[in-house]
Amino acid sequence: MAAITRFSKPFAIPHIRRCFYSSSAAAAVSNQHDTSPFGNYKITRRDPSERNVQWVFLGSPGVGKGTYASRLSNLLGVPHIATGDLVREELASSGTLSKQLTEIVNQGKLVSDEIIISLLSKRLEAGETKGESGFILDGFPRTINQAEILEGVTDIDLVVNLRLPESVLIEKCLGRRICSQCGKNFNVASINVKGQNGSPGISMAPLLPPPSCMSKLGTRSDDTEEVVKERLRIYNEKSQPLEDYYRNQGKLMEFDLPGGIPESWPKLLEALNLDDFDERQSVAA
Ligand SMILES: Nc1ncnc2c1ncn2[C@@H]1O[C@H](COP(=O)(O)OP(=O)(O)O)[C@@H](O)[C@H]1O
Repeated sequence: MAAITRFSKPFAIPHIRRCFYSSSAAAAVSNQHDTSPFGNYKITRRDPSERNVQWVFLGSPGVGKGTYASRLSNLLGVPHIATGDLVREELASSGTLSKQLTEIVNQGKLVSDEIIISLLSKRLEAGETKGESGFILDGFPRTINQAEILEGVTDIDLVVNLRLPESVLIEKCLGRRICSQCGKNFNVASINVKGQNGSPGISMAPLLPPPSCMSKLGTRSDDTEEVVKERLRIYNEKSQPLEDYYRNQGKLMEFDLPGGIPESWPKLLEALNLDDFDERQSVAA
């Protein structure tokens, strides 16, 4: 059954603040760490009442973390930081890391914690210089070790775990298309999975590009069937334990996607207690 139960924990929303999330465990960690493992970059640990939301999106490859994290980031006015995008930017550059990363990513393996934290800290530092506050992280943390490092430097208010059946994930990855000019993601897959053993069926219409993007569409080099299956295997092994890690902290919100964006987006807002943000939804689309 689709998990659309509202997240019961109160959390801080910028501008229209409902109430403040406070975690005594996180506060205890915060007092213990004066130095940051994020290289030379030190995240300033601030009271949730003085900053925007700090959320994490979990979910298997192809589930739509990027789509929904990006929409929420527009809605809430916080940056959407996807470590996969940071890795792909590095791949596209002629930097020294590029060759090493190409091999790892094209095998569906995880990049080392050292490299990923260095890319993330540079991105956070650049954002802080521009006056950014808060974030929605997508693709980080991906291991318990990364989660512990993150917890050592800042507080996470909420973790949204998006879920879809594995057969849908593979179809979605194989259907993904990216416009090389505008950078937007589309999907040519038409998903129709029948309900089984009490779980509902799922239908997702393709998300087709406008005519102006048609001739510029490409695929990610790691979206081949073999590599997608390896990414799913690694996700189940290394990232799934994060669900228990954050569940035990009372921060995990499970969300079974009921379909494509038109069905899922309003239900996600409802689950996050953001459905009265109607007037802001137009800016997120
Ligand atoms: N937190 C991370 N730790 C290690 N490697 C990462 C991390 N985030 C991204 N990567 C690397 O970048 C690739 C692409 O990431 P992403 O776009 O998030 O992929 P996915 O669609 O598999 O979730 C991953 O397969 C991995 O090699």
